Amino acid sequence: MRKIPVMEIFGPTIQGEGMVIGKKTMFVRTGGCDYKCSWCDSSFTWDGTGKSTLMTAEDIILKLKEVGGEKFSHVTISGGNPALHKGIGELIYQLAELNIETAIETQGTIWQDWLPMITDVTISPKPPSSGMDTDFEKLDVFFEHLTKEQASLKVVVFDDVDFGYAEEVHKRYPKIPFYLQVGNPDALTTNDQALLSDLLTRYEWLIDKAVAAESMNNARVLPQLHTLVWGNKRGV
Ligand SMILES: C[S@@+](CC[C@H](N)C(=O)[O-])C[C@H]1O[C@@H](n2cnc3c(N)ncnc32)[C@H](O)[C@@H]1O
Ligand SMILES: Nc1nc2[nH]cc(C(=O)O)c2c(=O)[nH]1
Ligand code: SF4
Ligand SMILES: [Mg+2]
Repeated sequence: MRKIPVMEIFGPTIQGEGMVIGKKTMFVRTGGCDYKCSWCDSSFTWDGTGKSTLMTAEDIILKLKEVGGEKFSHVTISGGNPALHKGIGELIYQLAELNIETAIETQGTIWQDWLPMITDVTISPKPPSSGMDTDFEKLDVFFEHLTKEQASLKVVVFDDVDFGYAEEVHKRYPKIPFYLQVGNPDALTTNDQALLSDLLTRYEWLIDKAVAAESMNNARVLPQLHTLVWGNKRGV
């Protein structure tokens, strides 16, 4: 049985982002990432400041039940990049056997053959402000194998250059549901009021940009709901 490095298991809470925003879900956060985005709000998963535990699919399901009791029927796997870990296929399979739906958050750099088994697949290629480069040929593979019902694209936007990148991504995959997400410029601050006010200003800016752009006629514009409610608190 392949083990998965797990940083945290929490919930139930609500999905704060993207295609199933507001949905009640548990989270499993894996360790390790093949990217290092400048503004990553989960950098403890890859920068050495966090500690992971190696767990089997069975261990993870036991822990989910210990933490969430009977109060969930949906599990979101995030990271880091969960697609680094082959063992997640077994976890998805066992959750499906229990009638528990699954979702995943990944940046679209590593394909795994278990991804089509997941109900909600959020692919979040990174804009220039992250400091990362997109390999579009690798990203194409995701949309060759996933249906437009199960997949979505979510691009974080901090500035005009990021917005231009988001337009490019949306144009390349016009049939895939497309989400613009407000960037959080300070994932460490504990000043919730100042953060909230800044995020709402950024949300209004992003709405204005999308509303003014013909290229975004079919896009959805969202904040990170959990950040508006809880700031940078971990485990929510
Ligand atoms: C922490 S990542 C983990 C999953 C995967 N590595 C990815 O980036 O898609 C989860 C989501 O949070 C977003 N995210 C990370 N840091 C952010 C920030 N500072 N502001 C807004 N969204 C952020 C990512 O773009 C991604 O959509
Ligand atoms: N509530 C909540 N929603 C989220 N959506 C994506 C998250 C993530 O860190 O991947 C996240 C998270 O950490 N918490
Ligand atoms: S790809 Fe995701 S987890 Fe990895 S550094 Fe970027 S935002 Fe963080
Ligand atoms: Mg997060």
